[in-house]
This record gives sequence, C-alpha cells and structure tokens, in this order.
Amino acid sequence: MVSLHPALDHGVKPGTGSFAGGTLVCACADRPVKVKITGDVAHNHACGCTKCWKPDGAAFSIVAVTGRDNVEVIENGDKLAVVDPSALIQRHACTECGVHMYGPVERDHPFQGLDFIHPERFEEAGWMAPGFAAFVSSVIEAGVDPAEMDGIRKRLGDLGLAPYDCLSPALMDYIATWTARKNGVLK
Ligand SMILES: N[C@@H](CCC(=O)N[C@@H](CSCO)C(=O)NCC(=O)O)C(=O)O
Ligand SMILES: [Zn+2]
Ligand SMILES: [Zn+2]
Repeated sequence: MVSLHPALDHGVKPGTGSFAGGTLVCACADRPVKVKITGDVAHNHACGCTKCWKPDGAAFSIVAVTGRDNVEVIENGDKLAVVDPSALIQRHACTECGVHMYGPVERDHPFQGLDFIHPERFEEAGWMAPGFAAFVSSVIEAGVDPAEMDGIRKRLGDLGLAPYDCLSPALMDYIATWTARKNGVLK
C-alpha cells in the first residue's frame, strides 16, 4: 500500500491550538540548518505535488504557511540554496540533506508575504494539524500507479483530509477573489 506520509498513515495528530512556534531543523547530523518560526502555522495541508519536499517513501508532503516576518534562519544558513529560482515558491533547501526549510512567495501573487514550511521539521510538538489534501492527482506525476487513486482519496477522506486536485475551495476562492480585484472585475 502507498504510504501517504509517516505522520498520516496511522492517524492525524491534532494540534494544541496554542503552539507558540519553534525551530525547524534539517536532517543533517553535522551542522544542521535551523530556522526559528514565531507562532503557529496556518493552512496546514498534505500536498501531493512534485515540488514540495517529502520524507523518503511518502507520497505526500505536509506543508503550511506562516508570515515572512515569522521566519529567521538561526544556524548554518550557508548550506541553503533555492531549488528552482523560477518557481512561485522560492524553496530554500539544505544542499546536503535536501530538506526544504522555508519557501517565500515574493512575486505579485495572493500568497505574497507568506512562507511555505514543513511543520514536521519542528523540534517541538503541537503545531496545527493538516486540514485537507491538495494536488492529490499530482502524486501520479511522481510515479504512483493511477489505479491506486481511489484508495488514496478514500484514505485521505477517512483521515478527515478532504482530497482536492488543486488547493482547498477556500484558498481557490481567495486566489480568484484577489485576481478579480486586480483585474477590476470585483471591487
Ligand atoms: N502538478 C504539479 C503541481 C505543482 C503545483 O502547482 N504545486 C502547488 C502547491 S505547493 C503547496 O501547496 C503550487 O502552488 N506550486 C507553486 C510552486 O511550486 O512554486 C506538480 O506536481 O509538480
Ligand atoms: Zn541538512
Ligand atoms: Zn506542493
């Protein structure tokens, strides 16, 4: 059976609702990159896209956002490099272990000012649980057999992670509203 993610396969751990932030750490034994995050994350979700970092063997990442001002590289930032400078999300990855540490959106976009992070890399527990699954069909692009998709969507739904093939309806409405305002279609 396809592993969704080690933190999803046996149930979703609820957040405390009062997570104050903590330190994200990469997977290096030597000189790990550390990034301090202030406050809890928002819009945490499972993502099936090929661009988000996933632990070995997982079909999905767990990825959330925080405000740019809540992110501070505190140790070994010299090991970081941007994975794909042309992407919307400027994913800063550890060049030794490959873990993505933070991904700011800098260009003109509804997500401008947000940073994408992987809460499973927190040293501390209690962060907001993922609430939906995004880009589910994209796992096929990473090699998952299309015949597995009904089972994958069923398991995600049973975990309380409604499966979507883009972002959640709330986020898609937010993006479309921003675009409509920008184009003068909406006031
Ligand atoms: N089928 C593609 C989808 C990639 C994609 O569009 N990913 C989304 C979600 S990432 C976190 O939710 C996205 O917004 N990407 C912007 C970016 O990556 O810069 C695939 O699987 O590659
Ligand atoms: Zn590393
Ligand atoms: Zn993604």
